[in-house]
Amino acid sequence: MGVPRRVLKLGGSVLTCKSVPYCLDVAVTRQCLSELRDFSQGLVLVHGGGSFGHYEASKRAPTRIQLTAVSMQELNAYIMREISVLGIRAFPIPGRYFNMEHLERVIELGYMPVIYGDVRENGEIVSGDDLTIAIAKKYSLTALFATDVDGVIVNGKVVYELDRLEDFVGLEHDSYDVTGGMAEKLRKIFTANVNSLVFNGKRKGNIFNALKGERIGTLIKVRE
Ligand SMILES: Nc1ncnc2c1ncn2[C@@H]1O[C@H](COP(=O)(O)OP(=O)(O)OP(=O)(O)O)[C@@H](O)[C@H]1O
Ligand SMILES: C=C(C)CCOP(=O)(O)O
Repeated sequence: MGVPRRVLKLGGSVLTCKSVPYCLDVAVTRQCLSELRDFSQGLVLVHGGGSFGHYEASKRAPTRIQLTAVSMQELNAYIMREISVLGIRAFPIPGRYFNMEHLERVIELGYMPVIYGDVRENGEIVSGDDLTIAIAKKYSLTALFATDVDGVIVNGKVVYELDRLEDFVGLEHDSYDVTGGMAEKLRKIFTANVNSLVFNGKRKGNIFNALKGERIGTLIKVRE
């Protein structure tokens, strides 16, 4: 069975304009995907919901669950098409169907798995953050989180390293978010005890450098 060598979550804050419903940033998405091309073997790509899934999930409509699922399929379809244009062999895995055995089988067959945040039929949201952290934990990897900020900001500055959740203070934001944004991401990272890197995926070269192993943004250091 195939074993993941890297796991990267492309956040919805990178791929979409998070405060505008169904707004994909096509140029940034292409740039990000082109930077991961050289690493696609053994890479597990996860993407978040941004103004697709989070927008639908935050509404009170009776059709909320189905539209949340479909909005994520739509975002994933854009991403899969762009990946295909780059000639990368990849296969989509909706978050609600994710399991480690399937992941390994997809890698074994020579594909880059593209997993995405999702919703179950009972309305439970499946966060891409949880999946990323679970994969990093199982395969002892550093979880790479590409977001729209240069790292974790404490007292107005991006910190080089964060080793205590207590140092984090959430900033105000006006985007749709049903999975708790940065605060929840960090809480989950510390709970799972998984070293993680939070960096700006919108800056050219950052995804390439993070995948190469360079230390950029903020390292969430939970263990040696
Ligand atoms: N102290 C902080 N430091 C850095 N970012 C913060 C802080 N507090 C809040 N944030 C917010 O966290 C956001 C990034 O986290 P978020 O989880 O929303 O991103 P994402 O993973 O890209 O989103 P998605 O869930 O759509 O995939 C930033 O846009 C920023 O506004
Ligand atoms: C909102 C939905 C459906 C997906 C949430 O995934 P995330 O953006 O990774 O937290």
